[in-house]
Amino acid sequence: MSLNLSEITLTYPDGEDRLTALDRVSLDVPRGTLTALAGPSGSGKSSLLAVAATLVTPDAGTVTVDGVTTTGLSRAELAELRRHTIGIVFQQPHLLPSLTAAEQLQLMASIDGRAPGKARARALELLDAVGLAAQAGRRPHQLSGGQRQRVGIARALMNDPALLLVDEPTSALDHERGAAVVDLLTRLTHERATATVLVTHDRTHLTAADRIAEVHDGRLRLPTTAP
Ligand SMILES: Nc1ncnc2c1ncn2[C@@H]1O[C@H](COP(=O)(O)OP(=O)(O)OP(=O)(O)O)[C@@H](O)[C@H]1O
Repeated sequence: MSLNLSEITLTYPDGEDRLTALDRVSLDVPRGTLTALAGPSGSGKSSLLAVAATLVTPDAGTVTVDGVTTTGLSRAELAELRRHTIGIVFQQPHLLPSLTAAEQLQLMASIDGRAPGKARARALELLDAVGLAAQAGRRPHQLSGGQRQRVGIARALMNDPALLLVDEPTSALDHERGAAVVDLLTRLTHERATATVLVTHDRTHLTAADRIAEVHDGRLRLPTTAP
């Protein structure tokens, strides 16, 4: 099991009161499977992803990532865990305008102190895996929205993460391109044995997901099978 959330409760300050964003949520995501979290705006999807990413500490419950229970870890230990174990794909890929697609990925490795030659080879291998072998030398303005999102996905895989967290990757794409990105994420999840959690408000993209869980008012509904 690569991600285990057990009885997670998360509240935010709300005036004098507190707003319950997550209410005793439990979720297991084994390696090699993609779980989609669907649900309306404000239901708690992003909060759940932030807790799984160890970016937000819940009020109660335990988070276990790749066998490591995060409760009690220092900020430095959590940062280390994130760097080596977790890949994150954001809604917008936030690419650096002056770097080529390959360099966006290599930057991740150089921040981590890895050898440049190996980093380049890995960057090219991952760009090939996301269908961008021919675009490795292009800068962001020379790529389409879908291609930029693919660079963001390849970049999240640079550290060979056990856990891949994906936030609304299709929000800026049309239906066909959005569905292609979800298909790609599902294939990469199976091939690279990541435990993948994908947040989306649009269920129509999810035909390839291994499992769909519904978030409503901070509660997780039992997973249903993909349509
Ligand atoms: N930092 C915060 N402070 C206070 N309340 C917050 C904060 N972040 C989120 N909330 C509230 O927590 C609830 C869950 O928000 P969350 O962002 O997790 O929902 P979501 O399902 O991801 O929504 P969306 O699809 O619109 O991104 C909402 O009621 C939201 O207003």
